[in-house]
Amino acid sequence: MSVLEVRNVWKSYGKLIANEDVSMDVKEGEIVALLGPNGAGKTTLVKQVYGEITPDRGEIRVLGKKPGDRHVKKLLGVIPQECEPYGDLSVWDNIYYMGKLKGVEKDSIKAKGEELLRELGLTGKRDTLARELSGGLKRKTLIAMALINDPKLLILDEPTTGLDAEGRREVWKILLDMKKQGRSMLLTTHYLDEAERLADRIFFLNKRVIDQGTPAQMKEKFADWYEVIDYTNGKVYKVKGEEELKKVVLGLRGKFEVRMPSLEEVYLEVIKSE
Ligand SMILES: Nc1ncnc2c1ncn2[C@@H]1O[C@H](COP(=O)(O)OP(=O)(O)OP(=O)(O)O)[C@@H](O)[C@H]1O
Repeated sequence: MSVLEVRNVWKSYGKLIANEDVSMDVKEGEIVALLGPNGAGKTTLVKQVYGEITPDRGEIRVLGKKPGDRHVKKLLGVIPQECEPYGDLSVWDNIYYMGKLKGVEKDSIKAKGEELLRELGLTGKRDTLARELSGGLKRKTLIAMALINDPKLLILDEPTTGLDAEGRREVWKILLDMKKQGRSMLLTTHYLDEAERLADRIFFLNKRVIDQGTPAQMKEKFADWYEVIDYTNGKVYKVKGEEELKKVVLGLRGKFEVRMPSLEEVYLEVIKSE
């Protein structure tokens, strides 16, 4: 079952077309990543999904309803781009008031809020003002705020931008744990390793959908070569096709490594072919 369906969506700002006939979907329990260069229309698309702006043409259904629907808003968790928790409120108050805004019962906010503090390692920061938090802890607070209503679909616009390597890994772990609990997610990212690590499916977007599939399918489709590294002499061979690969490998005498192209290399191929 799809929790999100985007059908033939067009969105322009004046004469500038940001989304051109975009169709995509997110299935239950799936993480879908939108990948594309700057200005590709990723944020424009997710804003339409959470109802901040409306499509010029086409249709979006979130959990079977229109994005602006009050019922739907209660079932969504959103972390917009460049968003921060409210600096003059404590971590707990940020979470609490977001729960109130989403119409969650007081007792549920307390129970769920405590659970999220524990899960996200924020218990010790409960009463700290958000403006005093590090970037990573601010992001975790936003995640807790987005999860306070136990959303069916979580929308994350560049969830780890600005975080250090450790912070990114912490956020990845949280998102993968949430996936294990059956949550669906739509995320945008510029980090190809992030998409590869998290996403079940990827949509390459550049105003329109260029292609879509699992990271493995995308690699197979756009990168039909292997890299063989011969550790005995440090040489690197770029080999096309399995038959050729077998020949090269059989000819090697010492330690070697066979590497598939990374998603980054695939991405560059896709963008180049545009
Ligand atoms: N409110 C707006 N008014 C006018 N143009 C806009 C507005 N918002 C976005 N745009 C333009 O629409 C295009 C798509 O922008 P959008 O932010 O959706 O892309 P993006 O893929 O999210 O980019 P980035 O990766 O840089 O965040 C860009 O050319 C941008 O300048």
